[in-house]
Amino acid sequence: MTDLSLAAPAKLNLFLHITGRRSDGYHELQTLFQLIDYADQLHFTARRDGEIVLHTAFAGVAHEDNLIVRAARLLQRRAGDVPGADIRIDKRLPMGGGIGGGSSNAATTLIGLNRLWQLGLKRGELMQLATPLGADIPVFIGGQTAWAEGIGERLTPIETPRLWYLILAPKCHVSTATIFSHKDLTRDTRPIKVAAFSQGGGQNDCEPLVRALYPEVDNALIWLRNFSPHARMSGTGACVFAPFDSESEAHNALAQAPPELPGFVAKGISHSPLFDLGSD
Ligand SMILES: C[C@@](CO)(OP(=O)(O)O)[C@H](O)COP(=O)(O)OP(=O)(O)OC[C@H]1O[C@@H](n2ccc(N)nc2=O)[C@H](O)[C@@H]1O
Ligand SMILES: Nc1ncnc2c1ncn2[C@@H]1O[C@H](COP(=O)(O)OP(=O)(O)O)[C@@H](O)[C@H]1O
Repeated sequence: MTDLSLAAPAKLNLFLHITGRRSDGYHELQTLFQLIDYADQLHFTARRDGEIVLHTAFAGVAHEDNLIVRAARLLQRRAGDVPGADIRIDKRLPMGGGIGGGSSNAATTLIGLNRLWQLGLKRGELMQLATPLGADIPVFIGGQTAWAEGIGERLTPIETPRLWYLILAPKCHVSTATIFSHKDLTRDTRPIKVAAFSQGGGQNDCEPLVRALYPEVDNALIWLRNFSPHARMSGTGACVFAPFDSESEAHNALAQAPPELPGFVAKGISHSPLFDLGSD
């Protein structure tokens, strides 16, 4: 019997500027993490023997490399003697899609096991613990749509217009590490203020490079721009998205998508279900 089931929602990067590079190789960036109501679902059950077992197999990802298992072990190391956990996941989010599936799974695991094991760690402590595992994890632990700086971990919650999004997942896998280490990546965008973004400024600095390397992403953006001039890539891709005022407009566009462009429609949300679970 499952003790706890929790969602792990996706994010869209409404814009993504790379403003510099730190001496450890990580990039300084500015982005707006828009949370959406499209999610994986994780199920946690306590064990008695201290083991962490993920029962759902992932193609191409070994058990110990899975961010769910790595997050659970991180918390276990921090907490010491814990009962262990059986974990299952209903996976919906495309992997390597730039919508943060792995990071969100890790965040939900930390919040879930913190509760299941009654550790009482604060949200800020979980965020700090998680940042070395993935720069994208803190925003999911926070559970709020946020403006982000630093390497993506310095977060300021922000209200965004209530919009629906059509997200398309071109059938290619883009490695974040490959894009961030590419010689042709733009790394010197000047920092902007929130007001400049609100007035329509901002772009995704990874987009030109990913479009040049992956024709599937290029074609997806060309197709989506028939419906919206604001279509953009999320993160380092491969997913692209466009905003719509209504759910029906987004579904109408999705219905016309060619077979090589699977996708889904999601609502932008200011708070995820995890927001109510962390303690500050
Ligand atoms: C680009 C973004 C934008 O939201 O999203 P995705 O496309 O991955 O979803 C994130 O910054 C990705 O965050 P995340 O996927 O957690 O990155 P990590 O696991 O920490 O790092 C993956 C790789 O990207 C590089 N990296 C990551 C973040 C950052 N600010 N600078 C970097 O140079 C790291 O050096 C590493 O080689
Ligand atoms: N639980 C997980 N969910 C998704 N991907 C994972 C997971 N654990 C490890 N990975 C690895 O992390 C990579 C990036 O995954 P994901 O977070 O979905 O994409 P992105 O970082 O582009 O948003 C995957 O290609 C996969 O190899």
